[in-house]
Amino acid sequence: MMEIYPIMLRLKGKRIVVVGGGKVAERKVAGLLGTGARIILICPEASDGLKQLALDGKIDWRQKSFSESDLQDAFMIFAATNDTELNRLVKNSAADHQLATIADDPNGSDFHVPSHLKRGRLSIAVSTGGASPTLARKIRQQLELQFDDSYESYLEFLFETRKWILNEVEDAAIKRNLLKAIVSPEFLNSKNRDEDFQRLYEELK
Ligand SMILES: C[C@@]1(CC(=O)O)C2=NC(=C\c3[nH]c(c(CCC(=O)O)c3CC(=O)O)Cc3[nH]c(c(CC(=O)O)c3CCC(=O)O)/C=C3\N/C(=C\2)[C@@H](CCC(=O)O)[C@]3(C)CC(=O)O)/[C@H]1CCC(=O)O
Ligand SMILES: NC(=O)c1ccc[n+]([C@@H]2O[C@H](COP(=O)([O-])OP(=O)(O)OC[C@H]3O[C@@H](n4cnc5c(N)ncnc54)[C@H](O)[C@@H]3O)[C@@H](O)[C@H]2O)c1
Repeated sequence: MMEIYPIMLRLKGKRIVVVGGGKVAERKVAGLLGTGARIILICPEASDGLKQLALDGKIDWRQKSFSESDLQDAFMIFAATNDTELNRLVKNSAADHQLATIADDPNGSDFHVPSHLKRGRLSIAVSTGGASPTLARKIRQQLELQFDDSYESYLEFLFETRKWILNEVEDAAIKRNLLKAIVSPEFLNSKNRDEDFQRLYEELK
């Protein structure tokens, strides 16, 4: 089996075509909404949730059956109809440089959508390579307990503090020690991270 390559994509302004308007398409669209991508939905019938998104102007619904020209200028393509042959046709109509996924054919897809847990800047994606989406979901739920809501503010603290350390601390050893210290459980659990950091900095500098 060829390895799959994991990346995080910035999709702002990219054209994404979703073919099919059922439960699966709705879940994939839900995952794309916050990205700033331009989402184009191709299907004769859409779920209530997708219809509402179209009414709200969040997605562009073309109420029609799929045709090859729908894929023009698409960066990413989701073939998510309930017709296996049609899903395959969608994938085969895509150019080599367009990333296409088929809802009912993991092996024939350019990419899979992982199960995803987000805590502010922290993102954890779980993939089973199509072996068991249910296991991916279960592992995501277990990770949600370990990486609870406190990680959101913790990640902001790390982001700001790391920036400060990189700009302000010249000594390489102190820099390294500080970068290591701020990922300790003491800082995760601290009630006042900035104060604790200032204290640590005074001790180490
Ligand atoms: C992770 C998640 C992300 C998302 O969709 O957002 C996701 N599926 C989720 C749920 C889920 N999907 C299915 C069930 C019913 C139970 C079951 O069948 O197990 C459940 C459970 C549920 O609904 O809880 C059925 C199913 N899924 C695929 C097939 C086709 C096949 O296997 O051939 C069939 C059979 C259809 C049929 O014929 O009946 C295929 C894919 N599903 C993937 C992703 C990709 C591989 C991910 C991986 O393994 O790493 C891949 C390959 C392609 C893709 O879609 O990208 C999301 C959980 C999100 C979360 O809750 O965290
Ligand atoms: N990847 C996943 O996570 C996952 C999960 C469950 C099921 N599936 C598979 O995904 C597929 C879709 O499942 P669903 O539950 O969303 O189905 P669904 O029956 O709810 O929806 C099917 C959609 O396909 C549209 N469609 C049918 N013919 C079309 C055409 N010619 N052009 C454009 N759109 C067309 C219909 O209008 C409808 O909106 C199934 O094949 C199922 O096996 C995948």
